[in-house]
Amino acid sequence: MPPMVPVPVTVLTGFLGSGKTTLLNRLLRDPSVRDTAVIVNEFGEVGIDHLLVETGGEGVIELSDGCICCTVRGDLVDTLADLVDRVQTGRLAALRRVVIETTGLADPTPILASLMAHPVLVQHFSLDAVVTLVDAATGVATLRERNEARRQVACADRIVVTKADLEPETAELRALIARLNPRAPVLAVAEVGPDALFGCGLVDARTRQADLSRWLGEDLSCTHDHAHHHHAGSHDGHGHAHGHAHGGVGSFSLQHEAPIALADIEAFLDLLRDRQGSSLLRMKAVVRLREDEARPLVLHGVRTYLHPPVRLPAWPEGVARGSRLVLIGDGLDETLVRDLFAAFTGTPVSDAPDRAALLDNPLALASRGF
Ligand SMILES: Nc1nc2c(ncn2[C@@H]2O[C@H](COP(=O)(O)OP(=O)(O)OP(=O)(O)O)[C@@H](O)[C@H]2O)c(=O)[nH]1
Repeated sequence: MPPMVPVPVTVLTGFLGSGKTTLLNRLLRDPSVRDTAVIVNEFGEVGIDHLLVETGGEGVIELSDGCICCTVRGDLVDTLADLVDRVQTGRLAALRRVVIETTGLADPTPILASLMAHPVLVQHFSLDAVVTLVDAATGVATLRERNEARRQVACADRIVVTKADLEPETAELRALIARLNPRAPVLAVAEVGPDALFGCGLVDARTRQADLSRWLGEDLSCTHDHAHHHHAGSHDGHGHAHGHAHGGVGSFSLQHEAPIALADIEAFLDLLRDRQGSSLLRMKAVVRLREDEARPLVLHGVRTYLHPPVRLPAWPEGVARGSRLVLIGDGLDETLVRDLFAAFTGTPVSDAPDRAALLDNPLALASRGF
């Protein structure tokens, strides 16, 4: 049986779309980062991240039904306990570290509490650090508007600013971060390698303990509203949809099996941003393109910013070749978004303008509140 040296755990957090998966993928390619278990949790009922985290399957554990910080908290404990079991029974090589990639809406404090207060887990795992990503392009607006984002920054041991290549980090963003967390070093993502993130240790273990008790004292349970709503089936008739509400934030997915023309998906996204941009927080999509069905198109939107699309070389094994879009927003009008999507994917929906009518007059949905 391997000696009981606690395995360091890094909690990688940051608001929706801040670049967690991108950074993790880059770090995991470094040979020094072998024997790392990655626990991925995402918000939205149709898991897309597990398609995009490149560890070759075995190491990725997706907790798909909610956030680690709230509904999946029990599962996080079970997952970590299962890792211990797999290592002890020789089914998994001894782990050097665990990385938990939280959802962009996770409040990290309950996760820290699970790790630091659980009588069995503390024997096997030790919290290495909380690393919080802040997106330079949308960070100021996000930190102003979203309590989850502020809490993520407040409890970080390391802060990593991403996307400064898109928009240079402003003094305003620096000041906001410093006000929320004057202790944690702030690094630019370009200068971050495994050494800067792993094994960096807590900023101050004593302060963290104090902070943690203060945060938990404030709010022992998750700050979010745990309401879940289920739909019997999606409006487009292409599979099951399960909405997930997180405070005022909700998510739903759109699915379509048949290939979609690039021009149609572009037109859909243009109208989506135009009509629902102020409610949109995040969009992730894997699209089966009519022009090239073998290579799925991956799209990422963060608020109204649409990142350059990426083509995967092939569909990952065991994954159905259909398009999936996950939308996360605060006050998104699901019915209208579904109607719009149906119009561009040629799925008939009664009572909604069709594709031709929308292209002819994009305001055709205006009368319905778009
Ligand atoms: N230009 C630029 N794009 C970036 C950078 N980091 C991430 N991105 C892009 O931002 C988009 C979102 O990145 P992800 O890594 O999926 O973000 P995430 O934090 O994992 O997103 P969630 O899982 O929704 O919380 C993708 O299109 C990335 O390619 C960066 O430093 N510069």
